[in-house]
Amino acid sequence: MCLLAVYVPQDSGEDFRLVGCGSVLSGKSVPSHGTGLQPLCFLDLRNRIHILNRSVGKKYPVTLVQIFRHTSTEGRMLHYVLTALGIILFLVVAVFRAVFSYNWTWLCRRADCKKIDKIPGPKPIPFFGNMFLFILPEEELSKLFLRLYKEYAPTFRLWVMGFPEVFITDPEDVESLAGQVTCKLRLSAGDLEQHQSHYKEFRLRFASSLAGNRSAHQCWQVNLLKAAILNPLQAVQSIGPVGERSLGRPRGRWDKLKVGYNENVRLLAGLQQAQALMTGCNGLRGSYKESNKWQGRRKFLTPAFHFKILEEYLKVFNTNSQILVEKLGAQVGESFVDITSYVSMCTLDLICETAMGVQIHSQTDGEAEYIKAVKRMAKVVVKRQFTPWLHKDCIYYSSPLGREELRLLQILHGFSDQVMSRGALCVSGYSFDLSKRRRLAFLDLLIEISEQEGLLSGADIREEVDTFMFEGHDTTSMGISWAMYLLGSHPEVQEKVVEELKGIFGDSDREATYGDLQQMKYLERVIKEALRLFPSVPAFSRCLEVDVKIKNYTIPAGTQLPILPFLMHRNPEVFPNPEDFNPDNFLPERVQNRHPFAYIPFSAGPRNCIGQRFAMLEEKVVLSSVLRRLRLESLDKREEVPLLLELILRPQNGIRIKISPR
Ligand code: HEM
Repeated sequence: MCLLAVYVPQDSGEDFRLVGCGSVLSGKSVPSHGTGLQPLCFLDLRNRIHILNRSVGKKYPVTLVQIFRHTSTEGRMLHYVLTALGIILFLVVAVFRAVFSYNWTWLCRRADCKKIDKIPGPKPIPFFGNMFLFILPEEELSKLFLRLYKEYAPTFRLWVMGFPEVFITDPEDVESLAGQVTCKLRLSAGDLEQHQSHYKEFRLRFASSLAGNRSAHQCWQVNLLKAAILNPLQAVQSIGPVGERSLGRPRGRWDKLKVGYNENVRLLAGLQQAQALMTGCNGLRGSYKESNKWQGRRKFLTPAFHFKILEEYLKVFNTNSQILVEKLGAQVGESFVDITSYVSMCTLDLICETAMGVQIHSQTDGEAEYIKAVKRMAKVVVKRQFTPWLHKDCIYYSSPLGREELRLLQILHGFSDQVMSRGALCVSGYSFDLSKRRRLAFLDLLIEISEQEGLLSGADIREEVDTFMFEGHDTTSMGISWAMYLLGSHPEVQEKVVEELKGIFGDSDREATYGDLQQMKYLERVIKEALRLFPSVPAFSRCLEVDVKIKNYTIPAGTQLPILPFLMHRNPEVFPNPEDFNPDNFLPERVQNRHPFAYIPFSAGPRNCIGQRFAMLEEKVVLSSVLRRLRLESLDKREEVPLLLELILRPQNGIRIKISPR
């Protein structure tokens, strides 16, 4: 922070007013000029400036406002000059920001703009579009989307700085974009004739930032900046969220930014290719240039989620759940715990051991730096998306935020490197024959593939490791935390779950087996209902490469189509009283008549979540272990838990739960 002059409030009780001029830097002394007063030490502590009078060793917290309110005449003059300079600077930055973040290409596409404008949505203002809707506190974003959804569903559009966004929420339409065969058909006869259907999928999640992939990044811009999304996505994180991840230095990677994939694949070349096209260009980790690369990798990674392997993981699930139970049990008598931090450490330990074959003991050894870095990274990514002048790399990486991202990347990459090197030691001598029923860590599989077929380089493996570390711990961590919150707010549902567990386990304290988990039908409905109200991945996105008809609208190529399970799961026609927590929404007879794309916490179609069975088993083991021993009581009502629509849907201030023994 830089300040030209600092005045101490006169009512501070000390004998000085103007105390110094110069730069105020964290912890550095600044000489005073022209005041004849002693130099002071200025400590910039984020929001407040502390002025330390060395002679008396006393610290005065002073805000800038206070500083100028108590100034002398020359101080007031200085104040006016600074204010004028500030306004000029603001205008320059605003223009700069507008020019750099504006998507000029659509200006030349008047006909396409008209097509977009036929879709209902809030009235855009020239140049800025609907951008000002998104100038709001971060916790208000989810409410804004709910308002837009109520007003304009099923299809609505937004313009943000020249980017069109068309939100589709009708399951039929979502199926046509994220689904498989129907999607092919829905590309319309004209597209089929041309044999050139080009769909791109941008994964809006955390890794998009990890990788520095331009397409993913643009996706974020489009989706998050415009607020829509997330990150996602992950950005629609994804914000955010998932995305392009080549885990090298972000700066040098712009060439790879192109979320590429096979641009000219023809539909008639076969269903497989068509599927890959429809579902996007990013692979499991997001940086594949060609859809068939994603397809190949998905194919050989799928065995890692074979049910026999998942069964092997049960021991790890149980052991780590028991540690969580003990940790939470130690909090009995405390007024509350923030459940999210306990659960995150548990799921991180779980994913490291199951997928990577290494134990990191974050539950017993304290919150891993990695988790803090993951959380902070999600914020950094979103902040960048909402700060258009930071979209250009050259500016971003010289800003404090960009430097912070690089620092966080070092932590994240350092962690996965560590996991990989330890994991590599563990894997030697493993067999990959399923019939031998040996524990098959995901990393083992990657190493095997790279050794046998030379398909994966070291960097490829790290990308996959990072993807799974992130996908596999933060998503389930929030899934479990939200389920605990809802159970703690609905004691009658919690008791029903406990009854079910008593029916399975009786008084025994044995560990859950695969068979036990299959019997936990009611708990499964609870988990699904929790993911309905609070989908861990609240949004993802598709980008059209050809014009497509949706409803009565023609949506031109190049348009982003964010898909928000967070909104779709609140469709009153599909889920009556959508805000109510009602596990019976997932009774078999209700599910039977529901459109398969009406409930999509794990996405749907060929690019759906590869880890969904893993996630479901993990959630069941953790929740059943906790509920068998402890009673949960949520202290906050729904309206008191502000939501952050980031890569992952999180509570802004954690989740307060009171723990008591059963
Ligand atoms: C409650 C838990 C989870 C939820 C809600 C969830 C949700 C999702 C969603 C919505 C997608 C698609 C995103 C998009 O289209 O951009 C996805 C993809 C993915 N998920 Fe999950 N996930 C969960 C747990 C997991 C776990 C435990 C793993 C790994 C162990 C995992 C690994 C992946 C991978 C690798 C992909 C990319 C798949 C591909 O592109 O083919 N997920 N997940």
